[in-house]
Amino acid sequence: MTANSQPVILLEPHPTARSMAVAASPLAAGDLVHAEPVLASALLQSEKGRRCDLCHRLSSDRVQLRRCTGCTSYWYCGAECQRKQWSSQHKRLCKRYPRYMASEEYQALSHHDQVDAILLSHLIAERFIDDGGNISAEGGSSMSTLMELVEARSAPTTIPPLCNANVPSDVLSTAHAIYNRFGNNNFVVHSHLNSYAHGIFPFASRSFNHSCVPNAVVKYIITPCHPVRMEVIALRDIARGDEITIPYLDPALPHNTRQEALFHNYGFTCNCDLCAYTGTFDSPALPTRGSDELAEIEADLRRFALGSSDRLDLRMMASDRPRSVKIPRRFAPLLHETYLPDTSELFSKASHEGDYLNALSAGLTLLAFYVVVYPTNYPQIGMHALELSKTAWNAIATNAHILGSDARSLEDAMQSYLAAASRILNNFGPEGDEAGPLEEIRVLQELSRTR
Ligand SMILES: C[S@@+](CC[C@H](N)C(=O)[O-])C[C@H]1O[C@@H](n2cnc3c(N)ncnc32)[C@H](O)[C@@H]1O
Repeated sequence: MTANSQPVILLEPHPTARSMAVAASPLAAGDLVHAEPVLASALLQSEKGRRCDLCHRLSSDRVQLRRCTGCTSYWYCGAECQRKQWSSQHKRLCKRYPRYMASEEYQALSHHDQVDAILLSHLIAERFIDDGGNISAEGGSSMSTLMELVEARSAPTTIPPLCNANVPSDVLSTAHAIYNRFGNNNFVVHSHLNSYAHGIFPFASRSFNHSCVPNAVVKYIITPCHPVRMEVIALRDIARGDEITIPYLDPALPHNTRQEALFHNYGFTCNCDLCAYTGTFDSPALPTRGSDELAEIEADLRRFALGSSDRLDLRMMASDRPRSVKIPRRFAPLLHETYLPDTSELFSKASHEGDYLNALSAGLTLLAFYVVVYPTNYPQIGMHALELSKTAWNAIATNAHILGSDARSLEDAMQSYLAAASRILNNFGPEGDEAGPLEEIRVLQELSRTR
């Protein structure tokens, strides 16, 4: 596999996962490990009419989407995308689509399976059916790589109804073989970490195994009039010969939730360093919200992870900081399944209600939690540091008279959150929709300079 024509990864045998991607030469944090255009994609229903069905661009004042007049269900940012999708697949689906959406069989599917049914229909229309409804078996290396992928552990016995109702039987059996690989190979496409589509990227699926302490992450590049592109980015320096792994799920989920989801969806038991370690934790009870006991553990966590209990010591978060997965056992109560969602909710609610000081307290604890459970440079840490800097900015702007002499230290804290967000999200690099977090960081830096 290559990026800039240099081989970046090699496939080598893996003891249990068939093969693994290893670094062909040393990589630095932020390096591009792999790039690949989507083979087929389908927008989530909630995104239909908000984004171009071909290039996924969002509608805006500058980008007016036009609707396909045939099915009235596909939208395009311009004639070029409409033309491209019409000739590649939509002319084979357009007439049938409204009937298909209204069918009982389609309606009976879960939201997730509905998107996969459309994804499969797109792939079959584009790669296997020609204008006369015959097999064209157009393929190339991404199709043969797709067929080589590991099947899901409990492969479905039937495929969902396809939008192409009367596909020839040999195409139907190929469709079935492909569908059996959806569950453990496809990707949820996101912009600024918000999911908006499902997509097939065969080379990435063939290459990257999972770890809950990954050294790489996936992002998506949206370019007008081109299919979305995946990029895999190194989170930290990676030595030649090291395995390159990505997360298949959120590593901040509790140990048992991760293990069950990985086994159920992907058919393996994760033996990464984090799982091996947190698997030995018993599950102590979470102290009651508002108790001194919980407040003490949280203050301890903030000191441990951030170097202080109210701001960040950036050295603690540097990418060259040796990162052990040894979460001290005294923090085990915080790994309880309700702790993270409840603290996130507390932070969001207080921020939205303008209760900025409580929001800052919950938000800082959340940041400390992320720094402890996620690997260095993990984008979620950067996104949250940005949210925290916005909250601090709002607190300064609205409460300066109450805070009095604290305003200065709040401003220092805000700068430290912003610097952390900037470092981590610049490592991740531009992705997704326009005007994302990197632009927000630039605006906040500008605002705080001119204050
Ligand atoms: C997207 S594929 C990854 C590429 C795969 N190694 C191959 O050779 O095609 C996902 C499958 O790889 C295997 N796999 C991925 N990560 C693994 C891990 N950490 N431990 C064991 N098996 C893993 C599982 O069989 C899973 O269903």
